[in-house]
Amino acid sequence: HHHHHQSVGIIGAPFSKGQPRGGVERGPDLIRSAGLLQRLEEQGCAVKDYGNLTFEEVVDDEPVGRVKRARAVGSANQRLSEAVRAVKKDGHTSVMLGGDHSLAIGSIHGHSAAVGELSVVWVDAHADINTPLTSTTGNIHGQPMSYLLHELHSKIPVLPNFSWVKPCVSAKDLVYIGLRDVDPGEHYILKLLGVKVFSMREVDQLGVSKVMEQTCDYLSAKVKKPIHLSYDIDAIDPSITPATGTPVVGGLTYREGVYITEHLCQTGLLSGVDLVEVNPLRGQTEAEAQSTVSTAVDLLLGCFGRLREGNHPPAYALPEP
Ligand SMILES: N[C@H]1CN[C@H](C(=O)O)[C@@H]1CCC[B-](O)(O)O
Ligand SMILES: [Mn+2]
Ligand SMILES: [Mn+2]
Ligand SMILES: [Mn+2]
Repeated sequence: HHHHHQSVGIIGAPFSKGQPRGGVERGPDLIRSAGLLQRLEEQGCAVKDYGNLTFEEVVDDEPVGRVKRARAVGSANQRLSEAVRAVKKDGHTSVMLGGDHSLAIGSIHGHSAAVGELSVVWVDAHADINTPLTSTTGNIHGQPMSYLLHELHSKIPVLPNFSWVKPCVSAKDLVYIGLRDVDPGEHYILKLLGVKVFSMREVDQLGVSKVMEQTCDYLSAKVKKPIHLSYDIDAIDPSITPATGTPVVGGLTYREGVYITEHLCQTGLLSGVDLVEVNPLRGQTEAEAQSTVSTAVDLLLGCFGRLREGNHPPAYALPEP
């Protein structure tokens, strides 16, 4: 029996300008130093590390309307889009380590440039679907999905360094899991577009196993498309992952969070993954930062075949006396 090696391409995106809190740019290296690559290899994955992207310094990035740091965010995501497209062209499942969630713009855009139409599973306390005009904070990490959806294209104003962004996701191909802090404008958009949402209420009502069954049935109802999983660490309850910019009580347990990744892994359709919003400076203690980082690692391992029952390398053989 063969063990189908997952081939994983890792991109570090040490970027924080989609939101105002410093520290989230440390995510990539913290997740690496917690042993992600070694653990992936131990469970039989082929891993290629493409290193960390470097982002050009943008001066005079004055707000455009209410939108903050648009020039830096647009430039960073254009570079990320190219990098993800290249990783996909190399034949890997892409893993983008953030950095804040504005990076989903480049990650999903680049993924779609390589594979065409895709499904998006967005695991998050938040919908991140404010348009530049509905956002009350102006922080772009609360807006990424609005730039990517065909159905919202007419509601997006021209922004500097964003002209490269082409909408590439249809509302029917998007599913949310874990929502519990959604702005009124976002809620209106979700209802208007009929986006499939499993908020924390549905997680409680159905249980995570039914949520995942219904998510996968819904997404593959017509055509099975490659899946892009965009995982915001703040989807998990802050008792487990407190070191993040916008924590919200009443989140996913560690077990529910891992179950989501295990289920998506076994579909065989997982084609791109983001793991974002790990910010060590938002933890009260070193232990809180470590708990957040190690949960991020375990979520990624679940995406690539780790089973809680245990794993063994393909070539394992019992030692002979
Ligand atoms: N309180 C939320 C809801 N809306 C706000 C906003 O639009 O600024 C915050 C965004 C969180 C982004 B995150 O999900 O990437 O962390
Ligand atoms: Mn085979
Ligand atoms: Mn969030
Ligand atoms: Mn988010």
